[in-house]
Amino acid sequence: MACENNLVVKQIIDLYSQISNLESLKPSKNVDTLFGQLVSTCLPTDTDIDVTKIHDEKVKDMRSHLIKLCGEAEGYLEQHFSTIIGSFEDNPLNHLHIFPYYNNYLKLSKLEFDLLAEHTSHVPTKIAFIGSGPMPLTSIVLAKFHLPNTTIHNFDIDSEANILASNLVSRDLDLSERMIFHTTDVLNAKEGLDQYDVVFLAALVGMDKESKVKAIEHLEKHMAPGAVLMLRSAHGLRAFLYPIVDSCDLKGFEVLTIYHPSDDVVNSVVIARKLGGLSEAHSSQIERCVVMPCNCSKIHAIMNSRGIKKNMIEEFTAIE
Ligand SMILES: C[S@@+](CC[C@H](N)C(=O)[O-])C[C@H]1O[C@@H](n2cnc3c(N)ncnc32)[C@H](O)[C@@H]1O
Repeated sequence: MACENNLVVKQIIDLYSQISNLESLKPSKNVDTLFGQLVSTCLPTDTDIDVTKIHDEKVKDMRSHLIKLCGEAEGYLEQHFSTIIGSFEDNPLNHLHIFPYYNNYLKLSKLEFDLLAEHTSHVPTKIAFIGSGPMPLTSIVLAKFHLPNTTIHNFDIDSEANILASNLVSRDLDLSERMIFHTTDVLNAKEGLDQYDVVFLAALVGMDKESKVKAIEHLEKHMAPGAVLMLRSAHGLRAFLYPIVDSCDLKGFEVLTIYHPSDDVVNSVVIARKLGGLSEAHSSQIERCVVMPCNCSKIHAIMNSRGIKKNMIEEFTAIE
């Protein structure tokens, strides 16, 4: 059955028409309810929906506009809660649980940390997070719970976001030292990108394929050989909420793993390593094939046997 006739897709289209007619995307009972319904409609992973196979132009246009609306609403939501949490007299980091998606970030950051640990042999000393936002929860959770000695440089195009974000960590003795903020478009961040062991690219940086690939190409140009790039993608119905990052978009990188969660962690995680590094990339090439251009690489999905049922993990091997 064509994807556009799918009942769930019809529900998404209906939610889209309500959301796109909203006066404002700022948090309110109505906005929260609609986006809550949208997320829960897109969460199921037991569907064979592949948005890349949708031919109906109207549905394709709807999807790209919906991704932008979701990104705008996410920005307002972060701004709203960062202002509230940042207003506490004591350490705002004691109140992060007030943010409605805090638990999702705890899980997503743990997943990203585990994948990072699987593919690197040393603890990163410096990480860049591109698109950190007013609520830089990924950086905060990684710094607080997983990487106690790592400095995290947060880049955001929006100075307001950085003002709110730095206020959140300002009263924390530890993170006020280890969280640095830079206001810039990722495409203007040039010098210094080669000093990071790991670079994260937020899902909302590059909301369509063209701008996502542009950001990746820029990072490939300026990152150190052998450095790791962590990206967020989407799979199945969740690709109505966020852009997809394909292995083909990562020229100049060795794609190590693409991980599709099946719980309420919405984003898929893509981990790749910039080619040319001498140490790890070399050893990793011994263990695994370097991804050839995607029309030559055979992607096989294997059920993740690490006790987490149904998650999908894609390993990459070139066709022998
Ligand atoms: C809302 S945050 C989401 C990240 C989330 N806070 C986290 O911790 O994972 C995404 C941010 O990306 C920023 N952004 C979008 N495009 C960008 C670009 N080209 N360069 C730098 N930042 C960008 C937006 O200003 C926004 O604040």
